[in-house]
Amino acid sequence: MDKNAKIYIAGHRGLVGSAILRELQKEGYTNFVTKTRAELDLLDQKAVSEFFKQEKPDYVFLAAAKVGGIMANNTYRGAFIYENLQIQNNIIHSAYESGVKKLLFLGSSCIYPKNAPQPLKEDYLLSEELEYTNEPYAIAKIAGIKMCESYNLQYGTDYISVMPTNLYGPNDNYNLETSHVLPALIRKMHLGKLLKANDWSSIDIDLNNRPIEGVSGTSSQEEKLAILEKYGIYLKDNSVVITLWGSGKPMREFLHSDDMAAACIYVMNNISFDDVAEGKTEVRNTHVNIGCGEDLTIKDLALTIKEVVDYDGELVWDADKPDGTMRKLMDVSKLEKLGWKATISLKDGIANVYGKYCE
Ligand SMILES: NC(=O)C1=CN([C@@H]2O[C@H](COP(=O)(O)OP(=O)(O)OC[C@H]3O[C@@H](n4cnc5c(N)ncnc54)[C@H](OP(=O)(O)O)[C@@H]3O)[C@@H](O)[C@H]2O)C=CC1
Ligand SMILES: C[C@H]1O[C@H](OP(=O)(O)OP(=O)(O)OC[C@H]2O[C@@H](n3cnc4c(=O)[nH]c(N)nc43)[C@H](O)[C@@H]2O)[C@@H](O)[C@@H](O)C1=O
Repeated sequence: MDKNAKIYIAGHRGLVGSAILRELQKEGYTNFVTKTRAELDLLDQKAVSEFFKQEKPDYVFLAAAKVGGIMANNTYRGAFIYENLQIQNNIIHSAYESGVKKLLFLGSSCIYPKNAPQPLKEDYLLSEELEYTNEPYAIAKIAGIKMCESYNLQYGTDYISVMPTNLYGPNDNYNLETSHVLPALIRKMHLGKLLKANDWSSIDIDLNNRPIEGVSGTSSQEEKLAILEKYGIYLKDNSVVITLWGSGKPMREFLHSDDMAAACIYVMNNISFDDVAEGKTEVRNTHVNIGCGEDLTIKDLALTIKEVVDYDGELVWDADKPDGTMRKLMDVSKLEKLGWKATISLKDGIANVYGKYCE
């Protein structure tokens, strides 16, 4: 990409989109097109098509999607399949119609079968059955990969699909019902710390009956305790207990969004469809995994966050909540061979986001 190329980042206010925008600005790119959801609803096919005809971006980072943790995926199954298919169909097809030079589509590690061998190689796509909790989301993402591949093969476009592992960073979703595990655990332990310190004035309740922190509280202590308890944070014999979901045994791999953004820009600048598809008689699985190549149990993640947040209460596990896939470690050898490697350690990354969270 030239430094003055016109770049559209779909989802520029989200976790990944905002990191891509920050990194591009840092690297000296200047010509961005960004639209909030209120300005352009990506579910609206006609509006998206007109936007592309008008703006004619050179490059597109497709980081807009319906995203959430295990419970959100499992609960809002219809919204996850509809919105993701619709957003990606609208953007990929409009990009083709308006002659976009290159597009990067963001998928997810959940596209791989739930019992696939570890680490997950790109070639395991469509080899077996998916994890049920996020099947609608995964099917939409698989459709996106195949749409990019099919447009490349039929129309000669250069659309690359990248499959990130679980991500975290600034601008993450901290809603305790819909978030991913890492931000949820930071928030739960921060609230637990405030509760232990009897810092009632820093805990309040929002209009949707959810705990909020860092504001001067107006609700009564009883109301605050009842809401915290609803989210599994409570007092027992004067010590704080926090409830986490599932068994704590599943393993996950985490990548900081700054690393993710750097990888996306690297792929956009250095890798084309021909590089990933090259040499294959049957052109399939032309997507690229993005991760750090290391995972840990959810229990060990919880202990790491406990240490960073400095929460000294108890942790208990709610077996009624789903574990999801037991393991999804990415095989990142394809990306490493193509020249990119993650740099931010999990402990440093968590310390970085907890610092920002406290701000
Ligand atoms: N977070 C993770 O752990 C992982 C994410 N991914 C993938 O990475 C990509 C980015 O995810 P992430 O940054 O975490 O997600 P976020 O939810 O943080 O950001 C998504 C962005 O998409 C925008 N958006 C959603 N629907 C619409 C719409 N109808 N019209 C306009 N804008 C819309 C949101 O806008 P608004 O701000 O208005 O809501 C938001 O800015 C996604 O494709 C996701 O599937 C893959 C693996 C892991
Ligand atoms: C990125 C990825 O994200 C999702 O898959 P997931 O990795 O299973 O999601 P998660 O981050 O929500 O949970 C990871 C693990 O952590 C456990 N867990 C413990 N306690 C809490 C907790 O308090 N909140 C949450 N959310 N999880 C918790 C939880 O039970 C599970 O075992 C999919 O959307 C999928 O589509 C996708 O792409």
